[in-house]
Amino acid sequence: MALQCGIVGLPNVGKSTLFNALANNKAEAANFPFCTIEPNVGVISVPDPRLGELEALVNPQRVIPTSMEFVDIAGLVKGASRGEGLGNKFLANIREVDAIAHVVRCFDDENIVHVDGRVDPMADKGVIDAELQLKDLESIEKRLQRVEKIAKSGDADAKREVAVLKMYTEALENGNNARSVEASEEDLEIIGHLNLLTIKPVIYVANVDEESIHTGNEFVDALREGVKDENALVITVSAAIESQIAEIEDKEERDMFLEEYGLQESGLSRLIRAAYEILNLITYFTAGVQEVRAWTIERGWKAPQAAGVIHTDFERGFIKAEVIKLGDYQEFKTEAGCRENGKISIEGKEYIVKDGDIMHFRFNV
Ligand SMILES: Nc1ncnc2c1ncn2[C@@H]1O[C@H](COP(=O)(O)OP(=O)(O)OP(=O)(O)O)[C@@H](O)[C@H]1O
Ligand SMILES: [Mg+2]
Repeated sequence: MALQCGIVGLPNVGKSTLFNALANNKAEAANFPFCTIEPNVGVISVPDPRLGELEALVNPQRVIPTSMEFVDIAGLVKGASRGEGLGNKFLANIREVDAIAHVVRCFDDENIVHVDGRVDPMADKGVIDAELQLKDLESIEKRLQRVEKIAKSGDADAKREVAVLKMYTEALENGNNARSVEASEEDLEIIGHLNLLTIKPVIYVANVDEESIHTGNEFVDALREGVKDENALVITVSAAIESQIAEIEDKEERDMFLEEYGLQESGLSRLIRAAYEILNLITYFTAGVQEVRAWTIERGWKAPQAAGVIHTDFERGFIKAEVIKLGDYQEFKTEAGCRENGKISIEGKEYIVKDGDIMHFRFNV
């Protein structure tokens, strides 16, 4: 299940620079395979230091990280919802992604043209939001026309849906994104069928200049303040610097470069992990001499469903799971050591897999 994160924003704000940096990402060469599906879709490994720790303990033949896809989406202009620019295609591309990385220009540079001739992150974000909101209103309106008819005949479900659709219409008409609506689980299920654009989880990527990587700047502050009610992450990254880092082949050289900028890890790693987080994803591991591997599941999944990510047979024939915590593995060094010390727990079908669990599934088909 390769989840996709779409890179969205106004033209010329640094989307492709960021995407290319992701695509080129050489950080930990082996752990960061990248392959191109289409010119603008990249499969990118999710960096996870725990994989390296497990590798050191198990010494396997290979290590396989889990991955996600990033999509470089064309820049959006005002009027996109009416088909201006690449409007319709752009919006269709966003419809397909699971999450959005919204790049906002937070750097001053006379040489880089801003489509509206000024740097103003909240205004930029507003342009994009407005287009997406108009499209969402259109989707809701279409649905409403159908459901209202059914509701008139007294159908309770339809009435319920009409109420939910109207709640979202009101929010969108007031310039809010659907994700900011305080909705119940039930509301979310109803609205979920429409796959609205502004309900998708978002990370705001504040694209800053070199000087502002650590300190941020007034633009980043304005952005943070402006989105604080949206339940969204803001990440400060310099796409320009990231693309330079990503071009360095040699790991030592790259680490030196990072150090020079006072960075512990590349902004890309933070971005990738943030995308993982907003999608409510967690990782479990399998560890054997052949392979140490990370697997992606959703938070809250039970053991059989988690096993199904490896193979559907694992889910169908699930008997039990043996679970080791990474900390225990580190303390007792081997699986046998964990067993001797009672650190392998046997879990059944109802076990909810936790982030970082090392799993061994028993199944029968
Ligand atoms: N943090 C930054 N500081 C300075 N310049 C930057 C930064 N990030 C990107 N740029 C520059 O901004 C310009 C536009 O970048 P890029 O092509 O990535 O934009 P884009 O959002 O993909 O545009 P489009 O929508 O037209 O595809 C490039 O010249 C790039 O080098
Ligand atoms: Mg581009």
